Amino acid sequence: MIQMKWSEKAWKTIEPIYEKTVTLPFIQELTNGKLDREKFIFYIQQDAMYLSDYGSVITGIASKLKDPAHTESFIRFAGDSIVVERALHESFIHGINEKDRLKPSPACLLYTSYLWRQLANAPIEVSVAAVLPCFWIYKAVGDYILANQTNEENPYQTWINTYGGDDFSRSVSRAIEICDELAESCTESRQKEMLEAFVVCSKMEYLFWDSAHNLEQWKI
Ligand SMILES: Cc1ncc(C[n+]2csc(CCO)c2C)c(N)n1
Repeated sequence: MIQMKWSEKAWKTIEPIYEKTVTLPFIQELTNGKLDREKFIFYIQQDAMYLSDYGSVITGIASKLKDPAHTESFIRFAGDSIVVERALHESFIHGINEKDRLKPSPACLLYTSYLWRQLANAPIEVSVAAVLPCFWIYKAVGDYILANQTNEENPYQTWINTYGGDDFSRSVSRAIEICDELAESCTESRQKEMLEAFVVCSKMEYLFWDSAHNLEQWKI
Protein backbone atom coordinates (compact mmCIF):
# COMPACT_ATOMS: atom_id res chain seq x y z
CA MET A 1 0.00 0.00 0.00
CA ILE A 2 1.26 3.47 -0.83
CA GLN A 3 1.68 5.45 2.40
CA MET A 4 0.00 8.81 2.64
CA LYS A 5 2.51 11.63 2.80
CA TRP A 6 2.75 13.50 6.10
CA SER A 7 1.55 16.67 4.37
CA GLU A 8 -1.52 14.96 2.92
CA LYS A 9 -2.49 13.72 6.33
CA ALA A 10 -1.76 17.13 7.81
CA TRP A 11 -3.99 19.03 5.38
CA LYS A 12 -6.81 16.52 5.82
CA THR A 13 -6.57 17.05 9.57
CA ILE A 14 -6.82 20.83 9.41
CA GLU A 15 -9.31 21.04 6.53
CA PRO A 16 -12.22 21.80 8.92
CA ILE A 17 -10.14 24.62 10.44
CA TYR A 18 -9.37 25.99 6.98
CA GLU A 19 -13.05 25.78 5.96
CA LYS A 20 -13.99 27.80 9.04
CA THR A 21 -11.19 30.27 8.38
CA VAL A 22 -12.52 31.27 4.97
CA THR A 23 -15.97 31.91 6.40
CA LEU A 24 -14.57 34.39 8.95
CA PRO A 25 -16.01 37.90 8.50
CA PHE A 26 -12.45 39.21 8.07
CA ILE A 27 -11.82 36.97 5.06
CA GLN A 28 -15.28 37.45 3.58
CA GLU A 29 -14.94 41.23 3.80
CA LEU A 30 -11.39 41.14 2.46
CA THR A 31 -12.82 39.21 -0.50
CA ASN A 32 -15.60 41.68 -1.24
CA GLY A 33 -13.46 44.71 -0.42
CA LYS A 34 -15.81 45.91 2.32
CA LEU A 35 -13.51 45.33 5.26
CA ASP A 36 -13.22 48.39 7.54
CA ARG A 37 -9.95 50.14 6.97
CA GLU A 38 -9.44 50.36 10.73
CA LYS A 39 -9.60 46.57 10.99
CA PHE A 40 -7.22 46.05 8.13
CA ILE A 41 -4.73 48.52 9.59
CA PHE A 42 -5.01 46.80 12.96
CA TYR A 43 -4.26 43.51 11.19
CA ILE A 44 -1.29 44.96 9.29
CA GLN A 45 0.18 46.47 12.45
CA GLN A 46 -0.21 43.23 14.37
CA ASP A 47 1.23 41.38 11.41
CA ALA A 48 4.30 43.63 11.38
CA MET A 49 4.99 42.54 14.95
CA TYR A 50 4.23 38.92 14.14
CA LEU A 51 6.57 38.98 11.14
CA SER A 52 9.43 40.45 13.04
CA ASP A 53 9.39 37.41 15.37
CA TYR A 54 8.55 35.05 12.55
CA GLY A 55 11.65 36.14 10.59
CA SER A 56 13.86 35.48 13.60
CA VAL A 57 12.29 32.09 14.29
CA ILE A 58 12.70 31.02 10.70
CA THR A 59 16.34 32.12 10.71
CA GLY A 60 16.81 30.03 13.86
CA ILE A 61 15.25 27.05 12.11
CA ALA A 62 17.60 27.56 9.13
CA SER A 63 20.59 27.37 11.43
CA LYS A 64 19.42 24.13 13.05
CA LEU A 65 18.49 22.18 9.91
CA LYS A 66 20.99 19.46 8.99
CA ASP A 67 20.43 19.23 5.24
CA PRO A 68 22.14 22.21 3.52
CA ALA A 69 19.40 22.31 0.86
CA HIS A 70 16.81 22.78 3.63
CA THR A 71 18.90 25.47 5.29
CA GLU A 72 19.25 27.28 1.98
CA SER A 73 15.47 27.30 1.48
CA PHE A 74 14.79 28.55 4.98
CA ILE A 75 17.31 31.36 4.63
CA ARG A 76 15.50 32.35 1.44
CA PHE A 77 12.11 32.23 3.20
CA ALA A 78 13.46 34.49 5.93
CA GLY A 79 14.72 37.00 3.34
CA ASP A 80 11.44 36.82 1.40
CA SER A 81 9.40 37.44 4.49
CA ILE A 82 11.32 40.65 5.11
CA VAL A 83 11.19 41.91 1.52
CA VAL A 84 7.58 41.02 0.69
CA GLU A 85 6.17 42.06 4.00
CA ARG A 86 8.05 45.35 4.06
CA ALA A 87 6.52 46.22 0.68
CA LEU A 88 3.04 45.26 1.84
CA HIS A 89 3.30 47.14 5.05
CA GLU A 90 4.69 50.24 3.38
CA SER A 91 1.86 50.25 0.87
CA PHE A 92 -0.79 50.05 3.57
CA ILE A 93 0.56 51.75 6.66
CA HIS A 94 2.93 54.24 5.07
CA GLY A 95 2.45 57.57 6.80
CA ILE A 96 0.99 56.12 9.97
CA ASN A 97 3.07 57.19 12.90
CA GLU A 98 5.12 54.16 13.92
CA LYS A 99 5.04 55.36 17.52
CA ASP A 100 1.30 54.81 17.47
CA ARG A 101 1.97 51.13 17.00
CA LEU A 102 -0.07 48.87 19.15
CA LYS A 103 1.33 46.40 21.58
CA PRO A 104 1.00 42.78 20.42
CA SER A 105 -2.58 41.59 20.87
CA PRO A 106 -3.21 38.40 22.88
CA ALA A 107 -3.60 36.44 19.62
CA CYS A 108 -0.36 37.84 18.18
CA LEU A 109 1.62 37.23 21.36
CA LEU A 110 0.22 33.72 21.73
CA TYR A 111 1.22 32.80 18.20
CA THR A 112 4.75 34.25 18.27
CA SER A 113 5.40 32.86 21.75
CA TYR A 114 4.35 29.40 20.62
CA LEU A 115 6.71 29.57 17.64
CA TRP A 116 9.59 30.66 19.87
CA ARG A 117 8.82 27.85 22.31
CA GLN A 118 8.92 25.27 19.53
CA LEU A 119 12.26 26.61 18.34
CA ALA A 120 13.68 26.54 21.87
CA ASN A 121 12.34 23.20 23.06
CA ALA A 122 10.99 21.02 20.29
CA PRO A 123 12.84 18.80 17.82
CA ILE A 124 13.65 20.74 14.66
CA GLU A 125 11.11 18.90 12.47
CA VAL A 126 8.35 19.93 14.90
CA SER A 127 9.43 23.58 14.63
CA VAL A 128 9.30 23.28 10.86
CA ALA A 129 5.79 21.82 11.01
CA ALA A 130 4.77 24.71 13.29
CA VAL A 131 5.71 27.33 10.68
CA LEU A 132 4.05 25.49 7.79
CA PRO A 133 0.47 26.81 8.30
CA CYS A 134 1.85 30.30 7.84
CA PHE A 135 2.73 29.34 4.27
CA TRP A 136 0.05 26.87 3.41
CA ILE A 137 -3.02 28.52 4.91
CA TYR A 138 -2.05 31.89 3.45
CA LYS A 139 -1.69 30.30 0.04
CA ALA A 140 -5.06 28.57 0.32
CA VAL A 141 -6.76 31.72 1.62
CA GLY A 142 -5.10 33.84 -1.09
CA ASP A 143 -6.34 31.45 -3.78
CA TYR A 144 -9.80 31.36 -2.21
CA ILE A 145 -10.05 35.14 -2.29
CA LEU A 146 -8.82 35.36 -5.91
CA ALA A 147 -11.37 32.74 -6.96
CA ASN A 148 -14.27 34.39 -5.15
CA GLN A 149 -13.70 38.06 -5.83
CA THR A 150 -16.47 40.01 -7.49
CA ASN A 151 -15.43 43.59 -6.72
CA GLU A 152 -12.92 44.92 -9.26
CA GLU A 153 -12.05 47.91 -7.12
CA ASN A 154 -10.90 46.03 -4.06
CA PRO A 155 -8.72 48.35 -1.92
CA TYR A 156 -6.84 45.33 -0.61
CA GLN A 157 -5.83 43.94 -4.01
CA THR A 158 -2.08 44.34 -3.41
CA TRP A 159 -2.38 42.15 -0.35
CA ILE A 160 -4.51 39.60 -2.21
CA ASN A 161 -2.12 39.38 -5.15
CA THR A 162 0.83 38.69 -2.85
CA TYR A 163 -0.64 35.55 -1.39
CA GLY A 164 -2.68 34.26 -4.31
CA GLY A 165 -1.00 33.28 -7.56
CA ASP A 166 2.20 31.59 -8.67
CA ASP A 167 5.25 33.28 -7.12
CA PHE A 168 4.30 32.54 -3.57
CA SER A 169 3.13 29.09 -4.64
CA ARG A 170 6.69 27.87 -5.26
CA SER A 171 7.79 28.72 -1.73
CA VAL A 172 4.75 26.98 -0.29
CA SER A 173 5.44 23.80 -2.28
CA ARG A 174 9.04 23.84 -1.13
CA ALA A 175 8.05 24.27 2.53
CA ILE A 176 5.64 21.34 2.22
CA GLU A 177 8.32 19.22 0.52
CA ILE A 178 10.79 19.94 3.33
CA CYS A 179 8.23 18.85 5.94
CA ASP A 180 7.63 15.61 4.04
CA GLU A 181 11.36 14.91 3.74
CA LEU A 182 11.85 15.51 7.46
CA ALA A 183 8.81 13.42 8.36
CA GLU A 184 10.07 10.49 6.30
CA SER A 185 13.02 9.97 8.59
CA CYS A 186 11.02 10.42 11.80
CA THR A 187 9.34 7.90 14.05
CA GLU A 188 5.57 7.76 14.01
CA SER A 189 5.36 9.43 17.38
CA ARG A 190 7.55 12.31 16.18
CA GLN A 191 5.32 12.65 13.11
CA LYS A 192 2.38 12.97 15.50
CA GLU A 193 4.14 15.78 17.33
CA MET A 194 4.67 17.50 13.98
CA LEU A 195 0.98 17.15 13.27
CA GLU A 196 0.03 18.59 16.66
CA ALA A 197 2.17 21.67 16.10
CA PHE A 198 0.70 22.05 12.60
CA VAL A 199 -2.84 21.90 13.99
CA VAL A 200 -2.15 24.38 16.81
CA CYS A 201 -0.64 26.90 14.40
CA SER A 202 -3.52 26.45 11.96
CA LYS A 203 -5.86 27.39 14.79
CA MET A 204 -3.70 30.39 15.57
CA GLU A 205 -3.97 31.61 11.97
CA TYR A 206 -7.75 31.55 12.49
CA LEU A 207 -7.46 33.39 15.80
CA PHE A 208 -5.18 36.01 14.28
CA TRP A 209 -7.73 37.06 11.65
CA ASP A 210 -10.60 36.83 14.06
CA SER A 211 -8.76 39.01 16.56
CA ALA A 212 -8.20 41.68 13.91
CA HIS A 213 -11.88 41.77 13.07
CA ASN A 214 -12.65 42.23 16.76
CA LEU A 215 -9.83 44.78 17.20
CA GLU A 216 -8.80 42.55 20.05
CA GLN A 217 -7.61 44.32 23.20
CA TRP A 218 -6.16 43.07 26.46
CA LYS A 219 -8.93 42.68 29.00
CA ILE A 220 -6.71 44.24 31.63
C1 LIG B 1 -0.18 35.79 10.96
C2 LIG B 1 0.46 35.54 9.63
N1 LIG B 1 0.59 34.28 9.20
C3 LIG B 1 1.15 34.04 8.00
C4 LIG B 1 1.60 35.06 7.19
C5 LIG B 1 2.16 34.79 5.85
N2 LIG B 1 3.58 34.78 5.77
C6 LIG B 1 4.37 35.51 6.55
S1 LIG B 1 6.02 35.22 6.24
C7 LIG B 1 5.66 34.09 5.08
C8 LIG B 1 6.72 33.32 4.36
C9 LIG B 1 7.49 34.15 3.43
O1 LIG B 1 8.75 33.69 3.35
C10 LIG B 1 4.31 33.99 4.93
C11 LIG B 1 3.68 33.13 3.98
C12 LIG B 1 1.44 36.37 7.67
N3 LIG B 1 1.83 37.43 6.94
N4 LIG B 1 0.87 36.59 8.88
